[in-house]
Amino acid sequence: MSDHYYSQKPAAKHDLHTVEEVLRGNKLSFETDAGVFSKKGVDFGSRLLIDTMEIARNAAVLDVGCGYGPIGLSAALLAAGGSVTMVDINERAVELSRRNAARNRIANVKIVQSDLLAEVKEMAFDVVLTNPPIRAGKETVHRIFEQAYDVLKPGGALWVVIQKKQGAPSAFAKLETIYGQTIEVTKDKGYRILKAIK
Ligand SMILES: C[S@@+](CC[C@H](N)C(=O)[O-])C[C@H]1O[C@@H](n2cnc3c(N)ncnc32)[C@H](O)[C@@H]1O
Repeated sequence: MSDHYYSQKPAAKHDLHTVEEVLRGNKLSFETDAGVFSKKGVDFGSRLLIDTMEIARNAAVLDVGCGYGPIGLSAALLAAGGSVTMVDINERAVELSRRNAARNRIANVKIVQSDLLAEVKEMAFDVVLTNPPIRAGKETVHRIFEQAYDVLKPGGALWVVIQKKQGAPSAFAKLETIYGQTIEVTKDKGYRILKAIK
C-alpha cells in the first residue's frame, strides 16, 4: 500500500512532535506525527477556515478529514454548548485527534475512523467543515460535498477551504449543482473559503 497522508494505516515510522498554536484566540497544543497532513504546524488553509467559520454555541458540527484535529477542536471551543464529530480514514490521525482533545481538555467531541461520511450518515449537523483531501482525487472531494449535503439539516452549511490552483473554481461549480446557495466568503494567498447552504 502506498503511504500518503490519507492512508488508512500509515506505514511511516513514528516521528512524534508537539506544536503550539493560537487558533481563533485559543492557545492549543497538538501532538503530530509522520503520516498525517501538515505535521509541522497548522496548514495555512486550515487556519483561514478556522478564522472564518461561523459556529453557533449550540451547533452540531462535523469535521471531515480531521487530521490531528485543528479544525474540529477549534470548532468544539466555539460550539461549547453543542458537539463536534470528527472523522478521518487515517487511524493515526484519529488517534492523534483523540489525544489532542484530551490534551486540551476538550470533551464535547466524538472522533471516529470513517471512510468519507460512512460512519455518520445517520446523524444530522448544522455545520460541516472540511479541508478536503485534494490528493485523494476530485472524485473523493466531490463525494464529500454530496455526502455532507445528506447529513446537513435544512439551512445548514458546508464550509470548504480549497486553493485556486487545486480546483477552487470546479469545486464551486460542483457545490452549486448540489446546494441551494454557494458563496465565496473570503480568499487569501490563493486559498478560497467556500460556504454552501442546504
Ligand atoms: C487536507 S487534510 C486536512 C487535515 C486536517 N483537517 C487539518 O486541517 O490539518 C485531509 C484529511 O482527509 C483525510 N481523508 C482522506 N481521504 C479520506 C476519506 N476517504 N475519508 C475520510 N477522511 C479522508 C486525510 O487522512 C487527511 O487527514
